[in-house]
Amino acid sequence: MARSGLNTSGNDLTADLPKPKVTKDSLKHGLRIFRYVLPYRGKFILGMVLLVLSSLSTMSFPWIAGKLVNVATGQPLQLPGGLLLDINKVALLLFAVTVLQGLFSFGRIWFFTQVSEFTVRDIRQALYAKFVQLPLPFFERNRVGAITSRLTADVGQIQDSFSLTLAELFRQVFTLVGGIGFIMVVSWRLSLFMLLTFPPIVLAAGLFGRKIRNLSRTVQQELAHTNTIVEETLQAIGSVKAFTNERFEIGRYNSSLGKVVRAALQSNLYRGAFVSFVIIGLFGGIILVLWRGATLVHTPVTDPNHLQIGDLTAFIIYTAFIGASVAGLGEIYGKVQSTLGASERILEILDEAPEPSNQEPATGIVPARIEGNIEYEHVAFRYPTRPDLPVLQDVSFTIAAGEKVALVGPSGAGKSTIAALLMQFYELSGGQILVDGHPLADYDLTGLRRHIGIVPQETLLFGGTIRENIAYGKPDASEEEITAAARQANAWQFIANFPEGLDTVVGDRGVKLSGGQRQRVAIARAILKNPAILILDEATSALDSESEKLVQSAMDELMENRTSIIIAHRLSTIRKVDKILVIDGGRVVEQGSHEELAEREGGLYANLLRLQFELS
Ligand SMILES: Nc1ncnc2c1ncn2[C@@H]1O[C@H](COP(=O)(O)OP(=O)(O)OP(=O)(O)O)[C@@H](O)[C@H]1O
Repeated sequence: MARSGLNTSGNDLTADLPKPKVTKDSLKHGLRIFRYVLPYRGKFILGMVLLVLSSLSTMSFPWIAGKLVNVATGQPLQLPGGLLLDINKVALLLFAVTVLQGLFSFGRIWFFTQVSEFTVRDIRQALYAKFVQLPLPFFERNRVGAITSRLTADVGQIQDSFSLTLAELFRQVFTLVGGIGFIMVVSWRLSLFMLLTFPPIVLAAGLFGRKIRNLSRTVQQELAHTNTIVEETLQAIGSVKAFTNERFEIGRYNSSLGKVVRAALQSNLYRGAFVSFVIIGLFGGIILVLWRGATLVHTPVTDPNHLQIGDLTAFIIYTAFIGASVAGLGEIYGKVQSTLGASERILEILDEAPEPSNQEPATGIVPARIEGNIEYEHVAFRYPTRPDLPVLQDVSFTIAAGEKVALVGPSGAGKSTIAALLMQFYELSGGQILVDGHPLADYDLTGLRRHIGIVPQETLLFGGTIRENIAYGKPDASEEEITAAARQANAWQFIANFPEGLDTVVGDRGVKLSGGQRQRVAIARAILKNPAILILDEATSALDSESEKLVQSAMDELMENRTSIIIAHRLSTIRKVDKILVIDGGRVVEQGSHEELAEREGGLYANLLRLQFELS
């Protein structure tokens, strides 16, 4: 059976996580995510204005505080208009600025939060819409865990950026530049002295920061890996139990967790060292500046180098601000880098070419009705994930409208693949397929798929109710239509026996129903869809004979009046079909009715028949 499903194992999850440096190029790429902010630019600009105002009020705080000290030491504060402010007035001014800052910060958070929530919702919507429209090979190349982490981890990273990192980045840069400007005005001599002590700290912090970034990325990747293990295991919990591999899975998870802890501890060791380095460097710097400042305050008032005590106070607070913003910038750089990585990964998916499904206007013929004539002409095919293996070669056959045709042959012969190609899940490598005389490419993809129904080998239902699952074949179906479909599919009996009837919840992927019940729900769904062409992938898993009879008669009912392709695994069920195509090694090796093929001496079908007869 074609593994046309999700790739839940295989290549390492971490392998597809690019680690971009903050370069002009990566910025240009990553910042394209901002197009999702555009619809909310009004709120964004308001947030920015409030951010500037709150940063300005923060920056004016040390200045006014310094003036307060100056007034206390007998230096009155004279405003440009000539107004003299005493201690009480300056303190009031300081309080007013603080209140304003509080209000500005509130507004900034409120607006930025809105922008980030709306933007992130839009990105998630776009990503999900893209996911469901991407062609199947995409899901064979990528693991489900990696795909879902685009929606969760990466989008979360972007959300952090819009709500916090961006504001932080701006605030820190503003504080740094503004702070340096202010201290230059207060005392350029002391400023130069102070700035000389900073570059070594900045340099060392930068180096430290880089190391920490690498380590925290490793932690993230290890964590994603553990999540993938959980997802994979829980998705296949039945197999885990059947193979009694619980301990193995616990061991696998534990060893992965161990790696997370090791990586996290190492990362935090560096983070701790970084913090203590910054503290020592920062306070060391402040002590130096304090010492130098104190000597300047100590000079006589007439000395041109003399510094007022209040100005020294302001200077020291600014210095602390500057130091903190330098330290903060190191961390923010890491966040910007993660954001760029996340945004690049998200954009990469958004840039993937989707299937041309649900196109408006339609991209080809949108048939109102289909007869159901099918022709395969020299079809050749290789799976995109395994391009060196020719799966089908020169496959040619015709199916007339309303005919029932069975595909039989050894496992791996290519039966499911032949059916998948009719659904246009993959592009052909050669030849063409015609429906009612038109090549598939001439049709609008959704327009044609609407007329083809599939009952897959293993039915995975959606987690809702039986009603929702049946109505999946026709979302606007009435209650009567749903009930009628369930009856035709021999499903009504068991549904009516459930206390909640059609509203019975089937559990994740339908686990609360038996295999035979799930299949009958799938058949009811296909009956509702009422397709002109039907593909039936017969279940390989044996049902008990009672259940099999019910499923079989439901299938017979479903096949009435449509072109049907049955991928048969048991020859006993296909005696009544109009034609049997025997597939081997990706080719049609025999075709004819059951009687013709059964009598062909040395033929593959006759052999398979004998084999099955002997087995039974
Ligand atoms: N998604 C896929 N990607 C790559 N190769 C695939 C994929 N699906 C199937 N194949 C390969 O294509 C070949 C044909 O597979 P296919 O599922 O069509 O066989 P089948 O006749 O339906 O087998 P079965 O009776 O076991 O269901 C096999 O060699 C298989 O390994």
